[in-house]
Amino acid sequence: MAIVLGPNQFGKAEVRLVRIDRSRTVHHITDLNVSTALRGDFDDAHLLGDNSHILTTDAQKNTVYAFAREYGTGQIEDFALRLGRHFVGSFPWIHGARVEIEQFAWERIVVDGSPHDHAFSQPGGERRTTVVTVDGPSVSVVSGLAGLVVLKSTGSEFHGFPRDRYTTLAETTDRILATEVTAQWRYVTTDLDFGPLFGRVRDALVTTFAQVHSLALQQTLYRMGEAALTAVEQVAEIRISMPNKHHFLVDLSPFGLDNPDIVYQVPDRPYGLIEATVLRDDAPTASDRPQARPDTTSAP
Ligand SMILES: O=c1[nH]c(=O)c2[nH]c(=O)[nH]c2[nH]1
Repeated sequence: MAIVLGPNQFGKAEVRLVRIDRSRTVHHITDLNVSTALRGDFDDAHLLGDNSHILTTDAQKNTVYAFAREYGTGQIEDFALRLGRHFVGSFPWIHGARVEIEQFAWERIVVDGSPHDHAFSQPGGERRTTVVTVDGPSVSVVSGLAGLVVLKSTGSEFHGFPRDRYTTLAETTDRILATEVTAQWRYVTTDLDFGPLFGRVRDALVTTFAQVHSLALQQTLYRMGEAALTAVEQVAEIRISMPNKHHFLVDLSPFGLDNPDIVYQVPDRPYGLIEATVLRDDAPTASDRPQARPDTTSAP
């Protein structure tokens, strides 16, 4: 009996790519997850550690980003065909390519009845939540939402931060701002028509995200909370958690391509996590307030 190498393939899985078409005031977003895999004569890499036939997975990833800049993405089928044919034509020992693409849907945020030029939300995934606590005579209703993914393709700056030895982040006056909103708000009473109130808070959060020219996610968060409290007087406080879903401009200069804010790499981690409570300064601090987590570090 001999041990032999069976079918094999290799590629880059889940290349997260966002392409923004800024050629008009109304921006268009394409959000893709691209996976490539090559088949061919790679026996020596597996059997001998000879990499002379390996088109690196890193190069495959770079090709995805470069093609998105050079040719656009268009329909995902066309983008996949272009990539697949390119890989198979690149070296004689590469015989096959499998290109898998998932496209994430985005909808325009509607502000005052009109679709916004550059603010989007992602359908699906969003949940409406509530936590009701009955503690003897005291009852509290904390309502909220989770999984509300929103993105602005412009109208966001971030600069003016101090620089220490470890600060490398470049200042920017135009960046993509994207987050997944989790919000929980506490009502002052229980005798309410919760459906319409939920709609008003949600609308305040989403339209404020779209409309505020952001100087930091912290500022956007505060303005969203402020808008929610302004929209619904029965809300005493709102706690908001917003991960900063970073979009990094891909450096395409090694391939002789510029990238004027078009093609972005979207790593899903790590992410900044911005959290704050926004409240009325006269909000009751009664026992029906959401309980803080017990501090396990302090002595009993
Ligand atoms: O809006 C932001 N707030 C931060 O605190 C921060 N930190 C960072 O690296 N980028 C950003 N963006």
